[in-house]
Amino acid sequence: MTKPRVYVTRQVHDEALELLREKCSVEVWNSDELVPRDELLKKVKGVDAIFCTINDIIDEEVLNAAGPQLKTVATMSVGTHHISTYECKSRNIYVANTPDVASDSAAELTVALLLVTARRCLEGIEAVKNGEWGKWKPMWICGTELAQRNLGILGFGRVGFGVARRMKPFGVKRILYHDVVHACMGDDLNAEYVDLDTLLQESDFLVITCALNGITQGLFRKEIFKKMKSTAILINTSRGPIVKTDDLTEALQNGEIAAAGLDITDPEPLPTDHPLHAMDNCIILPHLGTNTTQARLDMAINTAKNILAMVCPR
Ligand SMILES: O=CC(=O)O
Repeated sequence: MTKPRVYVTRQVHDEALELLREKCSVEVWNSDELVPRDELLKKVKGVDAIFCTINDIIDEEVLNAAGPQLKTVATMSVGTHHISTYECKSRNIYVANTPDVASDSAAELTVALLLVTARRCLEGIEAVKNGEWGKWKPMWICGTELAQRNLGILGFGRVGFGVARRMKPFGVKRILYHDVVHACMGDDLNAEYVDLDTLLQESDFLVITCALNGITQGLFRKEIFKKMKSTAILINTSRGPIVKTDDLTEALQNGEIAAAGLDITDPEPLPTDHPLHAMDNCIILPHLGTNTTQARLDMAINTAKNILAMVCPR
Protein backbone atom coordinates (compact mmCIF):
# COMPACT_ATOMS: atom_id res chain seq x y z
CA MET A 1 0.00 0.00 0.00
CA THR A 2 1.39 3.44 -0.83
CA LYS A 3 2.09 5.65 2.15
CA PRO A 4 0.33 9.00 2.51
CA ARG A 5 2.52 11.87 1.34
CA VAL A 6 3.36 14.83 3.52
CA TYR A 7 5.14 18.05 2.57
CA VAL A 8 6.84 19.91 5.42
CA THR A 9 7.54 23.55 4.60
CA ARG A 10 10.37 24.17 7.07
CA GLN A 11 13.18 22.51 8.95
CA VAL A 12 11.49 21.20 12.09
CA HIS A 13 12.36 18.90 14.98
CA ASP A 14 13.56 15.38 14.10
CA GLU A 15 11.19 13.93 16.70
CA ALA A 16 8.21 15.20 14.67
CA LEU A 17 9.66 14.05 11.36
CA GLU A 18 10.44 10.60 12.72
CA LEU A 19 6.88 10.26 13.91
CA LEU A 20 5.59 11.14 10.47
CA ARG A 21 8.10 8.90 8.68
CA GLU A 22 6.84 5.83 10.53
CA LYS A 23 3.68 5.97 8.46
CA CYS A 24 4.12 8.52 5.71
CA SER A 25 6.38 9.46 2.89
CA VAL A 26 7.78 12.82 3.96
CA GLU A 27 9.47 15.58 2.01
CA VAL A 28 10.94 18.54 3.85
CA TRP A 29 12.02 22.03 2.78
CA ASN A 30 15.13 21.64 4.89
CA SER A 31 15.82 25.25 5.72
CA ASP A 32 15.06 27.69 8.48
CA GLU A 33 14.03 30.19 5.80
CA LEU A 34 10.65 30.41 4.10
CA VAL A 35 10.12 28.00 1.21
CA PRO A 36 9.93 30.01 -2.04
CA ARG A 37 6.39 30.20 -3.38
CA ASP A 38 7.27 28.43 -6.67
CA GLU A 39 8.85 25.57 -4.78
CA LEU A 40 5.84 25.31 -2.45
CA LEU A 41 3.43 25.18 -5.39
CA LYS A 42 5.52 22.49 -7.05
CA LYS A 43 6.10 20.35 -3.97
CA VAL A 44 2.54 20.19 -2.66
CA LYS A 45 1.32 18.54 -5.84
CA GLY A 46 -0.31 15.21 -4.94
CA VAL A 47 0.34 15.36 -1.17
CA ASP A 48 -2.15 14.22 1.44
CA ALA A 49 -1.01 16.69 4.06
CA ILE A 50 0.83 19.99 4.32
CA PHE A 51 2.82 20.68 7.49
CA CYS A 52 3.23 24.45 7.42
CA THR A 53 4.24 27.37 9.62
CA ILE A 54 2.75 30.76 10.23
CA ASN A 55 4.51 32.46 7.31
CA ASP A 56 3.36 30.07 4.61
CA ILE A 57 0.32 31.46 2.84
CA ILE A 58 -1.94 28.50 2.20
CA ASP A 59 -4.54 29.93 -0.13
CA GLU A 60 -6.66 28.74 -3.02
CA GLU A 61 -3.63 28.64 -5.32
CA VAL A 62 -1.77 26.27 -3.00
CA LEU A 63 -4.86 24.10 -2.45
CA ASN A 64 -5.39 23.89 -6.22
CA ALA A 65 -1.73 23.06 -6.76
CA ALA A 66 -1.99 20.28 -4.17
CA GLY A 67 -5.03 18.67 -5.74
CA PRO A 68 -8.27 17.06 -4.54
CA GLN A 69 -6.56 14.30 -2.48
CA LEU A 70 -5.31 16.86 0.07
CA LYS A 71 -6.81 15.94 3.44
CA THR A 72 -5.23 18.29 5.92
CA VAL A 73 -3.30 21.48 6.39
CA ALA A 74 -1.61 21.33 9.76
CA THR A 75 0.14 24.44 10.98
CA MET A 76 2.83 24.52 13.62
CA SER A 77 1.31 27.62 15.15
CA VAL A 78 -1.59 28.85 17.16
CA GLY A 79 -2.64 31.32 14.48
CA THR A 80 -4.44 30.08 11.36
CA HIS A 81 -4.90 33.44 9.63
CA HIS A 82 -2.33 32.45 6.95
CA ILE A 83 -4.63 29.62 5.83
CA SER A 84 -7.78 30.13 3.75
CA THR A 85 -9.89 28.25 6.24
CA TYR A 86 -13.20 28.86 4.40
CA GLU A 87 -11.72 27.45 1.24
CA CYS A 88 -10.40 24.44 3.17
CA LYS A 89 -13.80 23.89 4.76
CA SER A 90 -15.54 23.97 1.41
CA ARG A 91 -13.12 21.29 0.16
CA ASN A 92 -13.38 19.15 3.31
CA ILE A 93 -9.75 19.80 4.13
CA TYR A 94 -9.14 19.64 7.84
CA VAL A 95 -7.17 22.58 9.30
CA ALA A 96 -5.26 21.86 12.50
CA ASN A 97 -3.23 24.13 14.76
CA THR A 98 -1.39 23.79 18.08
CA PRO A 99 -2.98 26.06 20.67
CA ASP A 100 -2.73 24.18 23.96
CA VAL A 101 0.98 23.45 24.01
CA ALA A 102 1.99 27.06 23.37
CA SER A 103 -0.25 28.90 25.85
CA ASP A 104 2.11 28.86 28.84
CA SER A 105 5.02 30.02 26.78
CA ALA A 106 2.97 32.86 25.24
CA ALA A 107 1.53 33.94 28.60
CA GLU A 108 4.99 33.96 30.21
CA LEU A 109 6.44 36.07 27.41
CA THR A 110 3.53 38.50 27.73
CA VAL A 111 4.21 38.93 31.44
CA ALA A 112 7.94 39.36 30.78
CA LEU A 113 7.27 42.05 28.18
CA LEU A 114 4.81 43.78 30.47
CA LEU A 115 7.38 43.89 33.27
CA VAL A 116 10.32 45.08 31.18
CA THR A 117 8.17 47.75 29.54
CA ALA A 118 6.67 48.95 32.83
CA ARG A 119 10.08 49.06 34.51
CA ARG A 120 11.84 50.66 31.52
CA CYS A 121 14.44 47.88 31.46
CA LEU A 122 15.57 48.61 27.89
CA GLU A 123 16.58 52.15 28.84
CA GLY A 124 18.42 50.71 31.82
CA ILE A 125 20.29 48.15 29.70
CA GLU A 126 21.26 50.81 27.17
CA ALA A 127 22.45 53.14 29.93
CA VAL A 128 24.66 50.37 31.33
CA LYS A 129 26.16 49.66 27.91
CA ASN A 130 26.67 53.37 27.13
CA GLY A 131 28.51 54.09 30.37
CA GLU A 132 25.67 56.28 31.66
CA TRP A 133 25.29 54.24 34.86
CA GLY A 134 26.59 56.61 37.50
CA LYS A 135 25.83 56.79 41.17
CA TRP A 136 22.33 56.00 42.47
CA LYS A 137 19.99 58.82 41.51
CA PRO A 138 16.64 59.33 43.24
CA MET A 139 14.67 60.06 40.08
CA TRP A 140 16.48 58.15 37.31
CA ILE A 141 14.58 55.71 35.03
CA CYS A 142 11.52 55.39 37.23
CA GLY A 143 8.97 52.94 35.88
CA THR A 144 5.47 51.95 36.92
CA GLU A 145 4.75 49.22 39.42
CA LEU A 146 1.89 46.80 39.01
CA ALA A 147 0.74 46.73 42.59
CA GLN A 148 -2.54 48.59 43.07
CA ARG A 149 -2.97 49.24 39.36
CA ASN A 150 -5.60 47.97 36.95
CA LEU A 151 -4.67 45.24 34.52
CA GLY A 152 -6.88 45.12 31.42
CA ILE A 153 -6.89 42.17 29.05
CA LEU A 154 -8.45 42.15 25.61
CA GLY A 155 -9.12 38.54 24.64
CA PHE A 156 -9.61 36.24 27.59
CA GLY A 157 -8.70 32.92 26.02
CA ARG A 158 -5.89 30.58 27.04
CA VAL A 159 -3.19 33.25 26.85
CA GLY A 160 -5.22 36.12 28.30
CA PHE A 161 -6.38 34.00 31.19
CA GLY A 162 -2.81 32.74 31.67
CA VAL A 163 -1.60 36.33 31.93
CA ALA A 164 -4.30 37.18 34.48
CA ARG A 165 -3.43 34.12 36.58
CA ARG A 166 0.25 35.03 36.58
CA MET A 167 -0.34 38.72 37.33
CA LYS A 168 -2.75 38.24 40.21
CA PRO A 169 0.07 37.63 42.76
CA PHE A 170 1.64 40.96 41.77
CA GLY A 171 -1.12 42.61 43.77
CA VAL A 172 -2.88 44.31 40.89
CA LYS A 173 -5.95 46.21 42.03
CA ARG A 174 -8.47 44.98 39.45
CA ILE A 175 -8.29 42.56 36.57
CA LEU A 176 -10.60 43.74 33.80
CA TYR A 177 -11.21 41.88 30.60
CA HIS A 178 -13.18 42.18 27.44
CA ASP A 179 -13.92 39.43 24.96
CA VAL A 180 -16.61 38.47 22.50
CA VAL A 181 -18.02 36.19 25.14
CA HIS A 182 -18.19 36.64 28.88
CA ALA A 183 -15.62 34.02 29.98
CA CYS A 184 -16.67 32.71 33.37
CA MET A 185 -13.18 31.27 33.93
CA GLY A 186 -12.28 34.75 35.21
CA ASP A 187 -14.43 34.15 38.27
CA ASP A 188 -11.69 32.41 40.24
CA LEU A 189 -9.49 35.47 39.86
CA ASN A 190 -12.24 37.99 40.56
CA ALA A 191 -11.65 39.21 37.03
CA GLU A 192 -14.36 41.62 35.88
CA TYR A 193 -15.94 41.47 32.46
CA VAL A 194 -16.24 45.04 31.13
CA ASP A 195 -17.21 46.65 27.83
CA LEU A 196 -14.45 47.82 25.52
CA ASP A 197 -14.71 51.51 26.48
CA THR A 198 -14.41 50.70 30.18
CA LEU A 199 -11.41 48.50 29.45
CA LEU A 200 -9.74 51.33 27.55
CA GLN A 201 -10.55 54.01 30.09
CA GLU A 202 -9.69 52.13 33.25
CA SER A 203 -6.69 49.98 32.40
CA ASP A 204 -3.25 51.06 33.60
CA PHE A 205 -1.80 48.11 31.70
CA LEU A 206 -3.70 46.96 28.64
CA VAL A 207 -2.68 43.59 27.27
CA ILE A 208 -3.87 42.45 23.85
CA THR A 209 -4.18 38.67 23.63
CA CYS A 210 -7.18 38.37 21.32
CA ALA A 211 -7.36 36.72 17.92
CA LEU A 212 -6.95 38.67 14.71
CA ASN A 213 -10.26 38.81 12.88
CA GLY A 214 -12.58 41.22 11.09
CA ILE A 215 -13.50 42.91 14.37
CA THR A 216 -10.04 43.24 15.88
CA GLN A 217 -8.04 44.16 12.75
CA GLY A 218 -7.02 47.82 13.10
CA LEU A 219 -9.00 48.14 16.34
CA PHE A 220 -6.24 50.13 18.05
CA ARG A 221 -6.32 53.31 16.03
CA LYS A 222 -6.25 57.06 16.76
CA GLU A 223 -9.69 57.31 18.42
CA ILE A 224 -8.99 54.32 20.63
CA PHE A 225 -5.69 55.67 21.96
CA LYS A 226 -7.49 58.89 22.89
CA LYS A 227 -9.78 56.91 25.19
CA MET A 228 -6.87 55.39 27.11
CA LYS A 229 -5.13 56.84 30.16
CA SER A 230 -2.11 58.97 29.29
CA THR A 231 -0.19 56.84 31.80
CA ALA A 232 -1.33 53.55 30.24
CA ILE A 233 1.08 50.91 29.00
CA LEU A 234 -0.05 48.85 26.01
CA ILE A 235 1.26 45.33 25.47
CA ASN A 236 0.55 43.46 22.25
CA THR A 237 1.62 39.83 22.01
CA SER A 238 -1.26 38.82 19.78
CA ARG A 239 -1.04 39.97 16.16
CA GLY A 240 0.51 43.08 14.65
CA PRO A 241 -2.44 44.22 12.51
CA ILE A 242 -4.66 44.66 15.60
CA VAL A 243 -2.72 47.87 16.27
CA LYS A 244 -2.29 50.51 13.57
CA THR A 245 1.44 51.05 13.74
CA ASP A 246 1.46 54.70 12.59
CA ASP A 247 -1.35 55.62 14.98
CA LEU A 248 0.50 53.95 17.85
CA THR A 249 3.68 55.84 16.95
CA GLU A 250 1.73 59.11 17.07
CA ALA A 251 0.01 58.20 20.34
CA LEU A 252 3.40 57.48 21.94
CA GLN A 253 4.94 60.64 20.48
CA ASN A 254 2.03 62.80 21.68
CA GLY A 255 1.90 61.27 25.14
CA GLU A 256 -1.59 59.87 24.59
CA ILE A 257 -0.32 56.68 26.19
CA ALA A 258 2.89 56.23 28.16
CA ALA A 259 4.57 53.19 26.64
CA ALA A 260 4.15 50.09 24.52
CA GLY A 261 5.64 46.61 24.47
CA LEU A 262 5.18 44.72 21.22
CA ASP A 263 6.08 41.14 20.40
CA ILE A 264 4.57 41.49 16.97
CA THR A 265 4.23 44.40 14.60
CA ASP A 266 2.62 45.39 11.35
CA PRO A 267 4.49 44.96 9.10
CA GLU A 268 6.55 42.17 10.54
CA PRO A 269 9.46 42.46 10.77
CA LEU A 270 9.25 46.20 11.34
CA PRO A 271 11.79 47.98 9.08
CA THR A 272 14.86 48.97 11.08
CA ASP A 273 14.38 52.64 10.19
CA HIS A 274 10.85 52.78 11.58
CA PRO A 275 10.49 55.63 14.14
CA LEU A 276 9.19 53.22 16.80
CA HIS A 277 12.68 51.72 17.08
CA ALA A 278 14.09 55.08 18.13
CA MET A 279 11.59 55.62 20.92
CA ASP A 280 12.57 54.94 24.50
CA ASN A 281 9.00 54.18 25.47
CA CYS A 282 8.54 51.34 23.01
CA ILE A 283 10.05 47.89 23.41
CA ILE A 284 9.88 45.58 20.43
CA LEU A 285 10.63 41.86 20.50
CA PRO A 286 10.96 39.72 17.35
CA HIS A 287 7.82 37.56 17.78
CA LEU A 288 9.18 35.43 20.62
CA GLY A 289 5.81 34.40 22.10
CA THR A 290 6.18 30.64 21.73
CA ASN A 291 9.98 30.51 21.57
CA THR A 292 10.82 28.04 24.28
CA THR A 293 12.54 24.75 23.55
CA GLN A 294 9.68 22.79 25.07
CA ALA A 295 6.84 24.69 23.43
CA ARG A 296 8.41 24.46 19.98
CA LEU A 297 9.10 20.74 20.33
CA ASP A 298 5.56 20.12 21.52
CA MET A 299 4.17 22.24 18.69
CA ALA A 300 6.13 20.25 16.09
CA ILE A 301 5.07 16.90 17.57
CA ASN A 302 1.46 18.02 17.84
CA THR A 303 1.45 19.09 14.22
CA ALA A 304 2.78 15.68 13.21
CA LYS A 305 0.13 13.96 15.34
CA ASN A 306 -2.59 16.14 13.84
CA ILE A 307 -1.50 15.01 10.40
CA LEU A 308 -1.36 11.34 11.37
CA ALA A 309 -4.85 11.53 12.85
CA MET A 310 -6.14 12.65 9.48
CA VAL A 311 -4.10 10.68 7.00
CA CYS A 312 -3.73 7.42 8.95
CA PRO A 313 -6.93 7.16 11.01
CA ARG A 314 -7.08 3.96 13.07
O1 LIG B 1 2.49 33.43 16.49
C1 LIG B 1 2.69 32.28 16.65
C2 LIG B 1 1.66 31.29 16.67
O2 LIG B 1 0.52 31.57 16.27
O3 LIG B 1 1.96 30.17 17.07
